[in-house]
Amino acid sequence: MALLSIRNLTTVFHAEEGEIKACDQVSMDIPAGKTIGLIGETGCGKSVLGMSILRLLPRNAVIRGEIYYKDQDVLKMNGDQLKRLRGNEIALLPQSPSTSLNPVLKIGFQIAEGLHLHRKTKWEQAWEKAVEMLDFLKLPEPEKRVQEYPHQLSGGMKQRALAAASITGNPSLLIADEPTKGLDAVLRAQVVGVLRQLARETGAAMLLITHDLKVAASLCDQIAVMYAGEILEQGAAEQVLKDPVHPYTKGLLASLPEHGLHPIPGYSPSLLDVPAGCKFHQRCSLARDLCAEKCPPLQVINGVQVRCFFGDQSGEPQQELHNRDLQEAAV
Ligand SMILES: Nc1ncnc2c1ncn2[C@@H]1O[C@H](COP(=O)(O)OP(=O)(O)OP(=O)(O)O)[C@@H](O)[C@H]1O
Ligand code: NI
Repeated sequence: MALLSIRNLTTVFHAEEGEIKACDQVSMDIPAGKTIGLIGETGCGKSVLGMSILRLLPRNAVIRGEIYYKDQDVLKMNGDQLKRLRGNEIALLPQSPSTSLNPVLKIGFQIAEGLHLHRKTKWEQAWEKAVEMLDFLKLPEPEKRVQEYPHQLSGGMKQRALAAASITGNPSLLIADEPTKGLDAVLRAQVVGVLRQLARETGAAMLLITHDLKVAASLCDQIAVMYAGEILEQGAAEQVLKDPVHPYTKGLLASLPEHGLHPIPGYSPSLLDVPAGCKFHQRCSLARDLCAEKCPPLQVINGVQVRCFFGDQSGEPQQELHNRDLQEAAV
């Protein structure tokens, strides 16, 4: 059994404009210690999926389906269980150090606080642990840094401090939502280094939400590609990023500068009014009548799970994947 198993997760926002289906029947497994990259265009539901796992969504959101963490359904947890889950089991790595670190509190305090609150560690020991964690994350002069305030640290140092603060509870799963967004190349490389170290040396699994396919390629064991709330393709990172099956994944890769910057024609559909059939059919060069009528089931093609009738290009619609096969093939 995977560390985290998501089954048929659907997250709907009840908004003034109508019902926004941000996640639609998402199933995904995150094995212990593995890094899964979640990629897809802006607004496709990546962050909502991440926040659904932690149940950190506004009141107008309704989550259906199952999210098993170590065999316990997160969607059935009570307040205390959720608190424990967020404090000790699943950590959210915040995006931006400038907004996530408190400018008026010492770095050491901000790291020690989590230990003191969640683990009931005495302050003195929590401070020592903070120094250890900064040292572990290769921050130079950790004893000095814990006494400093965020503005005294460089961007890369702040990233490390933030990473240290998020793993104080010794989590088994990290959720990192666009940790490299808006960073210059140098800082991006540093953050990638910190993430790699977190994953390798803490042994924690990671759900890495990113637009940056290069970052995904360098860190992830597996990749899930999301489009209009659905996972369209998921499997081994090598396979999905080098030899994808789904026309959407192919389009995403072709739109990269190194592949000639060929954008996918058209736009993602509004989540208020998604098209019938395959959600990608209006933008897909392989689409036929069937694609506008029926939603393709998940099936295994070339060892990856794909939601496409014609992804193998043989011209014959594929057989539906049985539930048992899905579990065996599950990423
Ligand atoms: N509180 C909310 N109320 C209503 N709709 C919401 C709410 N939060 C998110 N949404 C909608 O859910 C959809 C998915 O948003 P989400 O933030 O998950 O996208 P994303 O894939 O993370 O995009 P990006 O790459 O830009 O971060 C969007 O259409 C968004 O407008
Ligand atoms: Ni997002």
